[in-house]
Amino acid sequence: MAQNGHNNPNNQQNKKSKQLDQYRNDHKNSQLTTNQGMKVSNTADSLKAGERGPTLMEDFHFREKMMHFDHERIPERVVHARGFGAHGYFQVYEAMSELTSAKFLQDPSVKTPVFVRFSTVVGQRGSADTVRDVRGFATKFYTEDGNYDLVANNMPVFFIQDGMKFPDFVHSIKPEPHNEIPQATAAHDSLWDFVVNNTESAHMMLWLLSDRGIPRSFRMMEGFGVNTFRFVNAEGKGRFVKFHWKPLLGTHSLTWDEAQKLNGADPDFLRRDLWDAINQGDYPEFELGVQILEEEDEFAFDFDILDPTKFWPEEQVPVKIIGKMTLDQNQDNFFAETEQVAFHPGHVVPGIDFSNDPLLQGRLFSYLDTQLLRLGGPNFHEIPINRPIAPVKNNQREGFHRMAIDKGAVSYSANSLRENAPEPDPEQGYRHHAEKVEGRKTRKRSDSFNDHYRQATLFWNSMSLPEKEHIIKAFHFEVGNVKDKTIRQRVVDMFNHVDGQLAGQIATGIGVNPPENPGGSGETASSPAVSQENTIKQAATRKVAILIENGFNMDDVVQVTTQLESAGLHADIISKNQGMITSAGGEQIEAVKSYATASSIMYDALYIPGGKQSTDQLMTHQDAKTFVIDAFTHAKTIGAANSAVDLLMTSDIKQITFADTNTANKVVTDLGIVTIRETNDLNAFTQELIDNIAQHRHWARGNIDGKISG
Ligand code: HEM
Repeated sequence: MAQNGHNNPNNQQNKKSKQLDQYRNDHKNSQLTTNQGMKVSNTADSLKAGERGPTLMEDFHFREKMMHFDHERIPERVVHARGFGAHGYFQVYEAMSELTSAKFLQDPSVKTPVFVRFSTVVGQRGSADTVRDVRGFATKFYTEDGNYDLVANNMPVFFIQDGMKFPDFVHSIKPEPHNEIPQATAAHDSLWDFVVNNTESAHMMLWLLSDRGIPRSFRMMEGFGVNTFRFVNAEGKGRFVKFHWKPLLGTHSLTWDEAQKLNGADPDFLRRDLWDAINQGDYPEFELGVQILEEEDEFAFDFDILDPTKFWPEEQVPVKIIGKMTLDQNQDNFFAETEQVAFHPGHVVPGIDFSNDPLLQGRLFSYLDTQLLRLGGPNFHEIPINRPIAPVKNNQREGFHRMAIDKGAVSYSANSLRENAPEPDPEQGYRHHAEKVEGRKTRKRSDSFNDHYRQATLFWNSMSLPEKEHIIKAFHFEVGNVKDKTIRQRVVDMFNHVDGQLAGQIATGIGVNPPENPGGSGETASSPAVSQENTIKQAATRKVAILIENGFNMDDVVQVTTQLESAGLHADIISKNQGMITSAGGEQIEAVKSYATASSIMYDALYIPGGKQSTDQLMTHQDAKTFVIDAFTHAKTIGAANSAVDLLMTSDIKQITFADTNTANKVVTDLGIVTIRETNDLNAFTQELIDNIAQHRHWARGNIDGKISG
């Protein structure tokens, strides 16, 4: 196992990794010192006047140690406080010179180092990973031309149209200030009060309440730059651009029930998943895509391309895939890297510029401003994780915690004492796109931003039936938690402008009236690309739980695990008790988890090998039965071989066709339940299992009443 990915050959070439090496310290074979480098003789007892006497003021070691501890915390981010980072690299597929002069997008042989931080938005730093929320997906590219930050989210639109409203929106969704309740959720009065009074949020609320709000893994999320940016080529020609990250594992989600249970069982579920994947060599990969719009097509759509509550449907503006990012190295220190990294949409490089999107314009002020407070002054660009690999040369000086030792008398320009160095470079230096701007000062929003509903309807139209059901259930939870009935009614009335049926179904679950006149926005189009049903389906890196007890059939375990592992999946043996379990043939295998430490919600699929004695025992364990039923209700793939099929047949799973004596040696699959009997050859069975796991879920199960008794 490549611990933290440090040993992989790529990282030995990675310029950012090499730069960080000078700060890395494993403290191996070292002696304890004070911060002044003086060796310490005892760090367990304070200096006292007599063994039972008071601690002395002169105990500098005690005071230094305690002082440092007392000052360990810094403010958490005002939004996106909980996050997790990883290192990697990005490679462009072909030169992009026609579209942009950005140097890191020209040479396919160049590996540009990156650091990515995934995050939730609302919860505090210690909140749970699997809450319903937008996920941040921020990438710092350490390019030869300086740092470029693509500060993205996992949803392509935003709640508001103008940066001016950001403090209002965030105040409404954060815990309510009088009692700091509730944590990390939109399910409360103040957020929905904001929504009904700011109807531009309709579209984003649907994304938030969709499966996108509860991703299965950071490795299985799309990323979107949201705001419209600009590519500019060497000739100065500008084009509008939207940025996309596409995960090679596809875009997949948890179920709401899993997410809720994981909040308690493993609040670190998503960060653990990323950390483990990188340590196991399952390096997450994301392709970078761009949607390009010629400047002359700025007004070609029935929405304003500067409006961040709108996306550009891929069916209208295709996504061109231009490169790939691979995350292959875990951080060494959470605080030094994930906590101190400072992203900013204003960190651009020549060839990438802004648009007049009023949300983006607001962001351009906010990030630097907040980081001055969060990271203690103007020198946080010198913190190792934030340092560019390009040289930094300017006349900025001093401030708290200045690291650079800038020599000489000159700290100004223009100067003659140092021949005007460091000197601006009119050719290579950043040049803002010479967009013609004209207008009267006004606080008015453009009328072209007035439509708040059509794209919300487009999104709703694009959802599959199960996705629609999940959204309605999410409304029932989120709005059902709103105490003020007037607000609940207004939510229904507001979403009646999106879709009358949707509004009616929301009303049914939250104790208010359905709309008198079911409405809608009149939008009939859909965008299949936004439905997760149409994403990449891939089994590699998925986790399979294997349930056994003493007397299991070793061959059923070995054949399947070997084949799963060679297809890139991972399997954990789970039993009533952790430790060695003995097979029918007397061989032993280790159960790495027990029902106390593992449950179905932590796995993508379940497999139960045969062995009569094992099956008989599993049938008597309530925990084993719960494992099976949870996997079934969460629409996961379940496999059973030989006698283990009896376990499924006697469980509460109904109306599924299982392998029986008439189908000896044949694989039988019904709605993701894969079974086989009376066989020693599990090759075809395992392949079928893998193909079913790749489907991620088997929703059709849920649509058939009576599949689960009770
Ligand atoms: C006017 C609108 C917005 C404002 C004022 C704003 C402001 C902020 C602030 C103050 C932070 C904390 C930064 C820090 O402490 O380092 C932050 C973090 C973040 N924002 Fe925004 N934001 C806005 C909209 C957006 C949008 C549209 C996106 C997605 C495209 C986004 C993505 C992120 C991400 C990913 C982070 C976390 C960065 C990290 O991991 O450190 N924000 N935002």
